[in-house]
Amino acid sequence: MKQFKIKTINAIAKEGIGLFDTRFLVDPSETDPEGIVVRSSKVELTQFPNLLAIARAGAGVNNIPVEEATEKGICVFNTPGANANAVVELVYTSLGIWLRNVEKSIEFCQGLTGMNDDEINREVEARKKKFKGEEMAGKTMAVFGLGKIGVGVANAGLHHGMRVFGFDPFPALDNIHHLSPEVTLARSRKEALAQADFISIHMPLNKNTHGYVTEKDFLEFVKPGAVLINYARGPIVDEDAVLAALASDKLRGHVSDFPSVKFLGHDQILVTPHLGASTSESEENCATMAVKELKNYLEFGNIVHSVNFPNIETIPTVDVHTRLTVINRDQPGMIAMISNILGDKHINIKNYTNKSNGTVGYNIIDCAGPVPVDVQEKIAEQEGVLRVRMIPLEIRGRQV
Ligand SMILES: NC(=O)c1ccc[n+]([C@@H]2O[C@H](COP(=O)([O-])OP(=O)(O)OC[C@H]3O[C@@H](n4cnc5c(N)ncnc54)[C@H](O)[C@@H]3O)[C@@H](O)[C@H]2O)c1
Ligand SMILES: O=C(O)CC[C@@H](O)C(=O)O
Repeated sequence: MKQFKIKTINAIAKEGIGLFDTRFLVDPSETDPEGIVVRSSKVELTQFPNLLAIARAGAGVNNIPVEEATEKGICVFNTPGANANAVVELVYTSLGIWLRNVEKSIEFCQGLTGMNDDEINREVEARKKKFKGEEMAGKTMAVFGLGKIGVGVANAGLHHGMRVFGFDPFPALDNIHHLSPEVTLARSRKEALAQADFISIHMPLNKNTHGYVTEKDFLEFVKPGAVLINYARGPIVDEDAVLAALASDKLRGHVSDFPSVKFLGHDQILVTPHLGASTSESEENCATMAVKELKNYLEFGNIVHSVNFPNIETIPTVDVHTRLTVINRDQPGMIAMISNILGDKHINIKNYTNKSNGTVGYNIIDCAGPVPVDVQEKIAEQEGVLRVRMIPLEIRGRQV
């Protein structure tokens, strides 16, 4: 029976790892894995020649070289929405801490140690005015990126009594269906920023969003005295531009999940240690979703929640002997080429499913009989083919 070698990187919740059965050998020190489950650590592909797939237990995939993975025919998955609620809750927790000076007031209370109760009470009543804060209700929030997290932050803003603007140039319909109609969809950054007291960033880090929050086209439009919140990724924010905006009172504060040399110790900046997804619930959700995606791919070649391959899922019927999957560049003639090679060898195709995402085409070909290795090799050497795989259906006890 074929066993798949799985490498785990970072602590992956046991609820997810427990879903791997005896067909999987799971080992954090595996050196030649076919599958990887990872959280935020950087993944290098050069050391793993037999790698078929990477499941990111989380949303952001900036720690994975996705383009290189595509070229190598490695499928990359993430777990959309699995940690969204954890981030939404922390955004409002941290904003509340910032607005109400909670952090400084806790420090003050700790400093009262050693006094008696009368003294403590006198100090508390005399000094609490130093920590006077302000409320969210009645203010305006602008949310940038209306994905799984941004939609949750926008809706929760309404529940906090705020007026909410949302901005996303490429929103997914499924996410927008969950957005309250009371959230105003802004048509430009300027429109979203003009009235916002609080600005929350929820887009992925990629080459288009690196340094997105900078003076030009962003901070120049901010309402003076706004608070900027970044629970997306550090490099989306240009640190020098934010420090200059704080110094000139354009921004009043910055709340960030990404500590840095420039941000630590700054009186107007509150930082948390990349804590957005760190709840038991979120870690369990992410790990179980990631492991299910990886198993479905390794065992059946099915793709659900890939960030670089088209999503496509079929269950082999009982009369299928061998499942062949072919990953190719999206170019004309690939289906005909594959069918002809199989037809020439008199291999009967029971079911052929193909899908493209505009860059990569993915073919699931269920065959009635065995597919000799030389046929697999012949398809693999055709121009435009990135990878060919024979799925060992026998691991389900259905084949010899
Ligand atoms: N702090 C944490 O621990 C933590 C946890 C989870 C996610 N994240 C980060 O948050 C990001 C968003 O997560 P998600 O689950 O909502 O992802 P998502 O894919 O559901 O949503 C991202 C949204 O950003 C939008 N977007 C892309 N470019 C944009 C731009 N230039 N301007 C405005 N919108 C833009 C996309 O259209 C999409 O709707 C992740 O990529 C990850 O980097 C951080
Ligand atoms: O795994 C984590 O701790 C963080 C994950 C988070 O940044 C994400 O992008 O989902």
